[in-house]
Amino acid sequence: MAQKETNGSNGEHTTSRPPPTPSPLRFSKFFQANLRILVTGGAGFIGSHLVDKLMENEKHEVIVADNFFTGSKDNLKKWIGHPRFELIRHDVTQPLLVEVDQIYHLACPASPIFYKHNPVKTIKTNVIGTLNMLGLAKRVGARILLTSTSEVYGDPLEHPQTEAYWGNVNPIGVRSCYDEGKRVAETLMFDYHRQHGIEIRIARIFNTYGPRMNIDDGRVVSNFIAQAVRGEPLTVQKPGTQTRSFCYVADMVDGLIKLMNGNNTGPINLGNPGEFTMLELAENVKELINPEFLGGSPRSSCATVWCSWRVISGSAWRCPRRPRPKPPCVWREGYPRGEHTHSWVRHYSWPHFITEFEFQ
Ligand SMILES: O=c1ccn([C@@H]2O[C@H](COP(=O)(O)OP(=O)(O)O[C@H]3OC[C@@H](O)[C@H](O)[C@H]3O)[C@@H](O)[C@H]2O)c(=O)[nH]1
Repeated sequence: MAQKETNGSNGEHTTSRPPPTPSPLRFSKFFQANLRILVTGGAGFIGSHLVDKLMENEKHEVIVADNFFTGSKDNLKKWIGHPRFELIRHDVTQPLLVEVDQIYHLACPASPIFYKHNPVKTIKTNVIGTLNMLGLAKRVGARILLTSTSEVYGDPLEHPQTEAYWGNVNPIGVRSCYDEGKRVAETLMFDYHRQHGIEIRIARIFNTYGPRMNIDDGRVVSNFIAQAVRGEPLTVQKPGTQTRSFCYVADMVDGLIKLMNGNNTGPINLGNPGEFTMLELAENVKELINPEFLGGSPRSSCATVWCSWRVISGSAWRCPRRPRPKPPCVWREGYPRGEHTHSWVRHYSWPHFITEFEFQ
Protein backbone atom coordinates (compact mmCIF):
# COMPACT_ATOMS: atom_id res chain seq x y z
CA MET A 1 0.00 0.00 0.00
CA ALA A 2 0.93 3.63 -0.06
CA GLN A 3 3.52 4.88 2.31
CA LYS A 4 3.31 8.08 4.26
CA GLU A 5 6.97 8.97 4.31
CA THR A 6 7.67 11.64 1.74
CA ASN A 7 10.50 11.34 -0.70
CA GLY A 8 13.43 13.56 -0.02
CA SER A 9 11.82 15.62 2.74
CA ASN A 10 13.17 13.94 5.89
CA GLY A 11 16.87 14.42 5.27
CA GLU A 12 17.44 10.73 4.58
CA HIS A 13 17.81 11.37 0.88
CA THR A 14 20.09 14.36 1.08
CA THR A 15 23.85 14.32 1.50
CA SER A 16 26.28 16.44 3.46
CA ARG A 17 29.13 15.47 1.11
CA PRO A 18 30.44 18.33 -0.98
CA PRO A 19 29.83 17.89 -4.71
CA PRO A 20 32.87 17.05 -6.88
CA THR A 21 34.83 20.11 -7.92
CA PRO A 22 33.81 21.54 -11.31
CA SER A 23 36.28 22.88 -13.84
CA PRO A 24 38.48 25.75 -12.50
CA LEU A 25 37.18 27.88 -15.38
CA ARG A 26 33.75 27.93 -13.70
CA PHE A 27 35.19 30.12 -10.92
CA SER A 28 37.73 31.98 -13.00
CA LYS A 29 38.10 35.62 -11.97
CA PHE A 30 38.84 37.19 -15.30
CA PHE A 31 37.16 34.92 -17.82
CA GLN A 32 33.59 33.71 -17.60
CA ALA A 33 33.38 30.47 -19.56
CA ASN A 34 30.18 29.50 -21.33
CA LEU A 35 28.09 26.90 -19.55
CA ARG A 36 28.70 23.59 -21.32
CA ILE A 37 25.60 21.43 -21.35
CA LEU A 38 25.30 17.82 -22.47
CA VAL A 39 21.86 16.62 -23.58
CA THR A 40 21.64 12.84 -24.02
CA GLY A 41 18.74 11.95 -26.30
CA GLY A 42 18.85 15.52 -27.60
CA ALA A 43 17.71 14.49 -31.10
CA GLY A 44 14.42 13.13 -29.75
CA PHE A 45 11.03 14.71 -29.26
CA ILE A 46 11.47 16.43 -25.88
CA GLY A 47 15.29 16.57 -26.16
CA SER A 48 15.30 18.61 -29.36
CA HIS A 49 12.86 21.17 -27.91
CA LEU A 50 15.10 21.38 -24.85
CA VAL A 51 18.12 22.00 -27.10
CA ASP A 52 16.22 24.79 -28.94
CA LYS A 53 15.49 26.50 -25.63
CA LEU A 54 19.03 26.07 -24.25
CA MET A 55 20.56 27.42 -27.47
CA GLU A 56 18.56 30.66 -27.09
CA ASN A 57 21.01 31.61 -24.33
CA GLU A 58 24.25 32.88 -25.85
CA LYS A 59 26.18 31.74 -22.77
CA HIS A 60 25.32 28.10 -23.45
CA GLU A 61 27.33 25.58 -25.42
CA VAL A 62 25.22 22.50 -26.12
CA ILE A 63 26.53 19.01 -26.87
CA VAL A 64 23.98 16.42 -27.97
CA ALA A 65 24.72 12.68 -27.68
CA ASP A 66 22.15 10.50 -29.45
CA ASN A 67 22.19 7.05 -31.08
CA PHE A 68 19.28 8.06 -33.39
CA PHE A 69 17.22 4.97 -32.54
CA THR A 70 14.08 7.08 -32.08
CA GLY A 71 15.64 10.55 -32.45
CA SER A 72 16.45 12.24 -35.74
CA LYS A 73 19.08 14.68 -37.00
CA ASP A 74 16.21 16.47 -38.71
CA ASN A 75 15.02 17.72 -35.31
CA LEU A 76 18.36 19.52 -34.86
CA LYS A 77 19.10 20.62 -38.38
CA LYS A 78 18.88 24.31 -37.58
CA TRP A 79 21.78 23.95 -35.12
CA ILE A 80 24.14 21.79 -37.16
CA GLY A 81 27.20 23.92 -37.94
CA HIS A 82 26.41 26.45 -35.19
CA PRO A 83 29.58 27.38 -33.25
CA ARG A 84 27.96 26.71 -29.86
CA PHE A 85 26.53 23.33 -30.88
CA GLU A 86 27.96 19.81 -31.30
CA LEU A 87 26.21 16.58 -32.26
CA ILE A 88 27.75 13.21 -31.40
CA ARG A 89 26.41 9.84 -32.54
CA HIS A 90 26.75 8.01 -29.25
CA ASP A 91 24.95 5.26 -27.39
CA VAL A 92 24.87 5.99 -23.64
CA THR A 93 25.38 2.30 -22.83
CA GLN A 94 29.02 3.12 -23.70
CA PRO A 95 31.03 5.56 -21.53
CA LEU A 96 31.32 9.13 -22.77
CA LEU A 97 34.09 11.55 -21.81
CA VAL A 98 33.29 15.22 -22.38
CA GLU A 99 33.97 18.29 -20.26
CA VAL A 100 30.57 19.66 -19.26
CA ASP A 101 28.91 21.58 -16.42
CA GLN A 102 25.39 20.19 -16.69
CA ILE A 103 23.96 16.94 -18.02
CA TYR A 104 20.33 16.54 -19.07
CA HIS A 105 20.02 12.76 -19.30
CA LEU A 106 17.03 12.00 -21.53
CA ALA A 107 18.34 9.14 -23.66
CA CYS A 108 15.85 6.24 -23.75
CA PRO A 109 13.01 5.29 -26.09
CA ALA A 110 9.86 6.53 -24.31
CA SER A 111 6.97 5.24 -26.37
CA PRO A 112 5.71 1.78 -25.39
CA ILE A 113 6.03 0.40 -28.93
CA PHE A 114 9.68 1.49 -29.12
CA TYR A 115 10.80 0.55 -25.62
CA LYS A 116 9.12 -2.86 -25.92
CA HIS A 117 10.80 -3.50 -29.29
CA ASN A 118 14.12 -4.43 -27.65
CA PRO A 119 13.45 -4.63 -23.90
CA VAL A 120 16.96 -5.82 -23.01
CA LYS A 121 18.42 -2.80 -24.77
CA THR A 122 15.88 -0.53 -23.03
CA ILE A 123 16.86 -1.70 -19.55
CA LYS A 124 20.56 -1.47 -20.45
CA THR A 125 19.97 2.10 -21.59
CA ASN A 126 18.25 2.96 -18.33
CA VAL A 127 20.69 1.21 -16.00
CA ILE A 128 24.09 1.20 -17.74
CA GLY A 129 23.35 4.48 -19.54
CA THR A 130 22.52 6.23 -16.26
CA LEU A 131 25.59 4.70 -14.56
CA ASN A 132 27.78 6.02 -17.37
CA MET A 133 26.28 9.50 -17.15
CA LEU A 134 26.65 9.53 -13.35
CA GLY A 135 30.28 8.45 -13.76
CA LEU A 136 30.77 11.37 -16.12
CA ALA A 137 29.05 13.77 -13.69
CA LYS A 138 31.36 12.55 -10.91
CA ARG A 139 34.50 12.92 -13.01
CA VAL A 140 33.80 16.45 -14.23
CA GLY A 141 31.75 17.76 -11.28
CA ALA A 142 28.63 18.32 -13.37
CA ARG A 143 25.05 18.59 -12.15
CA ILE A 144 22.90 15.86 -13.68
CA LEU A 145 19.15 15.78 -14.34
CA LEU A 146 17.44 12.47 -15.07
CA THR A 147 14.17 12.42 -16.98
CA SER A 148 12.29 9.69 -15.18
CA THR A 149 8.67 8.91 -15.89
CA SER A 150 5.18 8.77 -14.44
CA GLU A 151 5.43 5.07 -15.29
CA VAL A 152 7.42 4.60 -12.05
CA TYR A 153 3.98 4.69 -10.38
CA GLY A 154 2.98 1.63 -12.42
CA ASP A 155 -0.74 0.94 -12.14
CA PRO A 156 -1.18 3.37 -9.24
CA LEU A 157 -3.40 2.65 -6.26
CA GLU A 158 -3.37 6.36 -5.35
CA HIS A 159 -4.82 9.03 -7.54
CA PRO A 160 -3.63 11.61 -8.41
CA GLN A 161 -0.03 10.61 -7.72
CA THR A 162 2.24 12.55 -5.41
CA GLU A 163 6.01 12.13 -5.46
CA ALA A 164 5.74 10.42 -2.05
CA TYR A 165 3.82 7.50 -3.55
CA TRP A 166 6.11 4.50 -4.12
CA GLY A 167 4.05 3.00 -6.92
CA ASN A 168 2.50 -0.30 -7.85
CA VAL A 169 4.78 -1.79 -10.47
CA ASN A 170 4.91 -5.25 -11.99
CA PRO A 171 8.61 -6.26 -11.96
CA ILE A 172 8.19 -8.88 -14.69
CA GLY A 173 5.67 -7.24 -17.03
CA VAL A 174 6.27 -6.20 -20.64
CA ARG A 175 6.62 -2.57 -19.55
CA SER A 176 9.13 -3.38 -16.78
CA CYS A 177 12.17 -2.73 -18.98
CA TYR A 178 11.03 0.90 -18.96
CA ASP A 179 9.29 1.46 -15.61
CA GLU A 180 11.61 -0.71 -13.51
CA GLY A 181 14.55 0.56 -15.57
CA LYS A 182 13.67 4.16 -14.66
CA ARG A 183 13.17 3.15 -11.03
CA VAL A 184 16.71 1.71 -10.91
CA ALA A 185 17.96 4.85 -12.66
CA GLU A 186 16.39 6.96 -9.86
CA THR A 187 18.03 4.68 -7.27
CA LEU A 188 21.43 5.15 -8.92
CA MET A 189 20.95 8.92 -8.94
CA PHE A 190 20.29 9.01 -5.19
CA ASP A 191 23.09 6.55 -4.40
CA TYR A 192 25.61 8.70 -6.29
CA HIS A 193 24.19 11.76 -4.54
CA ARG A 194 24.51 10.23 -1.06
CA GLN A 195 27.82 8.44 -1.62
CA HIS A 196 29.67 10.90 -3.86
CA GLY A 197 27.86 14.20 -3.35
CA ILE A 198 26.82 14.43 -7.01
CA GLU A 199 24.31 17.23 -7.62
CA ILE A 200 21.20 15.50 -8.93
CA ARG A 201 17.76 16.47 -10.23
CA ILE A 202 14.98 14.01 -11.06
CA ALA A 203 11.90 14.85 -13.13
CA ARG A 204 9.04 12.35 -13.43
CA ILE A 205 7.60 13.20 -16.80
CA PHE A 206 3.90 12.62 -17.47
CA ASN A 207 2.38 12.28 -20.95
CA THR A 208 3.67 15.03 -23.19
CA TYR A 209 2.60 16.06 -26.70
CA GLY A 210 3.59 18.46 -29.43
CA PRO A 211 5.46 18.91 -32.70
CA ARG A 212 8.23 16.41 -33.60
CA MET A 213 6.44 13.55 -31.93
CA ASN A 214 7.03 10.73 -34.37
CA ILE A 215 3.93 10.06 -36.47
CA ASP A 216 4.49 6.33 -35.85
CA ASP A 217 5.24 6.92 -32.20
CA GLY A 218 2.29 4.79 -31.10
CA ARG A 219 1.31 7.08 -28.27
CA VAL A 220 -2.28 8.07 -27.96
CA VAL A 221 -2.23 11.75 -29.00
CA SER A 222 -0.10 11.17 -32.12
CA ASN A 223 -2.14 8.05 -32.98
CA PHE A 224 -5.45 9.88 -32.75
CA ILE A 225 -4.27 12.91 -34.70
CA ALA A 226 -2.71 10.75 -37.42
CA GLN A 227 -5.84 8.61 -37.64
CA ALA A 228 -8.14 11.63 -37.79
CA VAL A 229 -5.98 13.26 -40.47
CA ARG A 230 -6.08 10.04 -42.48
CA GLY A 231 -9.84 9.74 -42.01
CA GLU A 232 -9.46 6.46 -40.15
CA PRO A 233 -11.35 5.34 -37.04
CA LEU A 234 -9.71 6.46 -33.82
CA THR A 235 -8.48 3.39 -31.94
CA VAL A 236 -9.68 3.97 -28.39
CA GLN A 237 -8.39 1.03 -26.41
CA LYS A 238 -10.80 -0.56 -23.96
CA PRO A 239 -12.33 0.49 -21.67
CA GLY A 240 -11.83 4.07 -22.92
CA THR A 241 -12.47 5.43 -19.43
CA GLN A 242 -8.77 5.24 -18.52
CA THR A 243 -7.43 8.74 -17.97
CA ARG A 244 -4.23 10.61 -18.74
CA SER A 245 -3.06 14.22 -18.49
CA PHE A 246 -1.21 15.84 -21.39
CA CYS A 247 1.43 18.53 -21.14
CA TYR A 248 2.54 20.65 -24.09
CA VAL A 249 6.23 20.08 -24.85
CA ALA A 250 7.25 23.76 -24.43
CA ASP A 251 5.88 23.72 -20.87
CA MET A 252 7.72 20.47 -20.16
CA VAL A 253 11.00 22.01 -21.34
CA ASP A 254 10.45 25.10 -19.12
CA GLY A 255 9.89 22.76 -16.18
CA LEU A 256 13.08 20.79 -16.89
CA ILE A 257 15.23 23.91 -17.12
CA LYS A 258 13.74 25.37 -13.92
CA LEU A 259 14.32 22.09 -12.12
CA MET A 260 17.94 21.89 -13.30
CA ASN A 261 18.71 25.43 -12.15
CA GLY A 262 16.74 25.35 -8.89
CA ASN A 263 17.61 23.84 -5.52
CA ASN A 264 15.17 20.92 -5.38
CA THR A 265 16.70 17.53 -6.14
CA GLY A 266 13.26 16.05 -6.83
CA PRO A 267 11.91 13.63 -7.74
CA ILE A 268 9.28 16.06 -8.96
CA ASN A 269 6.26 15.33 -11.12
CA LEU A 270 6.23 17.34 -14.35
CA GLY A 271 2.94 17.31 -16.20
CA ASN A 272 -0.43 18.88 -16.63
CA PRO A 273 -2.82 18.23 -13.72
CA GLY A 274 -5.94 18.32 -15.94
CA GLU A 275 -6.92 14.78 -16.94
CA PHE A 276 -9.21 13.26 -19.57
CA THR A 277 -10.55 9.88 -20.48
CA MET A 278 -9.30 8.41 -23.76
CA LEU A 279 -12.87 8.55 -25.11
CA GLU A 280 -13.00 12.28 -24.35
CA LEU A 281 -9.63 12.74 -26.00
CA ALA A 282 -10.81 10.89 -29.11
CA GLU A 283 -13.98 12.97 -29.34
CA ASN A 284 -11.97 16.14 -28.95
CA VAL A 285 -9.40 15.24 -31.59
CA LYS A 286 -12.25 14.31 -33.93
CA GLU A 287 -13.85 17.69 -33.34
CA LEU A 288 -10.54 19.49 -33.76
CA ILE A 289 -9.53 17.98 -37.09
CA ASN A 290 -11.84 19.78 -39.44
CA PRO A 291 -11.63 21.09 -43.02
CA GLU A 292 -10.23 24.42 -41.85
CA PHE A 293 -7.03 22.73 -40.69
CA LEU A 294 -6.74 20.37 -43.60
CA GLY A 295 -7.20 22.91 -46.33
CA GLY A 296 -10.71 21.71 -47.14
CA SER A 297 -9.76 18.07 -47.55
CA PRO A 298 -12.84 15.86 -47.51
CA ARG A 299 -10.80 13.24 -45.59
CA SER A 300 -11.25 15.25 -42.43
CA SER A 301 -14.95 14.58 -42.16
CA CYS A 302 -14.44 10.80 -41.98
CA ALA A 303 -13.01 10.65 -38.46
CA THR A 304 -15.07 8.41 -36.23
CA VAL A 305 -14.44 7.07 -32.76
CA TRP A 306 -14.13 3.33 -32.63
CA CYS A 307 -13.39 1.13 -29.64
CA SER A 308 -10.74 -1.45 -30.37
CA TRP A 309 -10.80 -4.82 -28.66
CA ARG A 310 -7.19 -4.48 -27.59
CA VAL A 311 -7.04 -4.51 -23.83
CA ILE A 312 -4.87 -1.78 -22.39
CA SER A 313 -1.44 -2.78 -21.18
CA GLY A 314 -0.80 0.43 -19.26
CA SER A 315 -2.42 1.85 -16.17
CA ALA A 316 -6.02 2.84 -15.64
CA TRP A 317 -5.14 6.37 -14.64
CA ARG A 318 -2.15 8.61 -14.37
CA CYS A 319 -2.16 12.25 -13.39
CA PRO A 320 0.25 14.32 -11.32
CA ARG A 321 -0.95 15.97 -8.18
CA ARG A 322 -0.95 19.72 -8.73
CA PRO A 323 2.68 20.81 -8.39
CA ARG A 324 3.67 22.00 -4.94
CA PRO A 325 4.42 24.37 -3.29
CA LYS A 326 6.07 26.50 -5.98
CA PRO A 327 5.21 25.07 -9.36
CA PRO A 328 8.30 24.88 -11.55
CA CYS A 329 6.44 26.64 -14.36
CA VAL A 330 3.09 28.09 -15.25
CA TRP A 331 0.90 25.19 -16.30
CA ARG A 332 -1.43 25.51 -19.20
CA GLU A 333 -4.79 24.36 -17.98
CA GLY A 334 -6.88 21.84 -19.67
CA TYR A 335 -7.03 20.04 -22.89
CA PRO A 336 -4.47 19.68 -25.67
CA ARG A 337 -6.33 22.02 -27.95
CA GLY A 338 -6.02 25.62 -28.97
CA GLU A 339 -3.12 27.35 -30.60
CA HIS A 340 -0.45 24.75 -29.92
CA THR A 341 -2.44 21.74 -30.99
CA HIS A 342 -3.55 23.51 -34.11
CA SER A 343 0.00 24.15 -35.23
CA TRP A 344 0.84 20.55 -34.50
CA VAL A 345 -2.08 19.29 -36.55
CA ARG A 346 -0.80 21.43 -39.40
CA HIS A 347 2.58 19.80 -38.93
CA TYR A 348 1.01 16.35 -39.25
CA SER A 349 -1.04 17.34 -42.24
CA TRP A 350 1.88 18.50 -44.31
CA PRO A 351 1.64 17.01 -47.79
CA HIS A 352 4.40 14.44 -47.28
CA PHE A 353 2.63 12.98 -44.27
CA ILE A 354 -0.59 12.71 -46.26
CA THR A 355 1.36 11.02 -49.06
CA GLU A 356 2.89 8.58 -46.62
CA PHE A 357 -0.56 7.72 -45.31
CA GLU A 358 -1.89 7.08 -48.78
CA PHE A 359 0.82 4.54 -49.53
CA GLN A 360 0.48 2.62 -46.27
O1 LIG B 1 -4.10 4.23 -30.16
C1 LIG B 1 -4.15 4.28 -28.92
C2 LIG B 1 -2.99 4.37 -28.11
C3 LIG B 1 -3.15 4.41 -26.73
N1 LIG B 1 -4.40 4.39 -26.17
C4 LIG B 1 -4.57 4.48 -24.69
O2 LIG B 1 -4.12 5.75 -24.30
C5 LIG B 1 -3.53 5.70 -23.01
C6 LIG B 1 -2.14 6.33 -23.09
O3 LIG B 1 -1.26 5.48 -23.81
P1 LIG B 1 0.16 5.97 -24.36
O4 LIG B 1 0.74 4.81 -25.08
O5 LIG B 1 0.02 7.25 -25.12
O6 LIG B 1 1.03 6.35 -23.08
P2 LIG B 1 1.19 5.68 -21.63
O7 LIG B 1 0.46 6.58 -20.67
O8 LIG B 1 0.78 4.25 -21.61
O9 LIG B 1 2.74 5.76 -21.40
C7 LIG B 1 3.42 7.02 -21.43
O10 LIG B 1 3.43 7.52 -20.14
C8 LIG B 1 4.32 8.50 -19.71
C9 LIG B 1 5.58 8.63 -20.48
O11 LIG B 1 6.68 8.86 -19.61
C10 LIG B 1 5.89 7.45 -21.32
O12 LIG B 1 6.87 7.84 -22.24
C11 LIG B 1 4.77 6.84 -22.08
O13 LIG B 1 5.09 5.51 -22.22
C12 LIG B 1 -3.52 4.21 -22.61
O14 LIG B 1 -4.59 4.00 -21.72
C13 LIG B 1 -3.75 3.45 -23.90
O15 LIG B 1 -4.48 2.26 -23.69
C14 LIG B 1 -5.53 4.31 -26.96
O16 LIG B 1 -6.66 4.29 -26.48
N2 LIG B 1 -5.37 4.26 -28.32
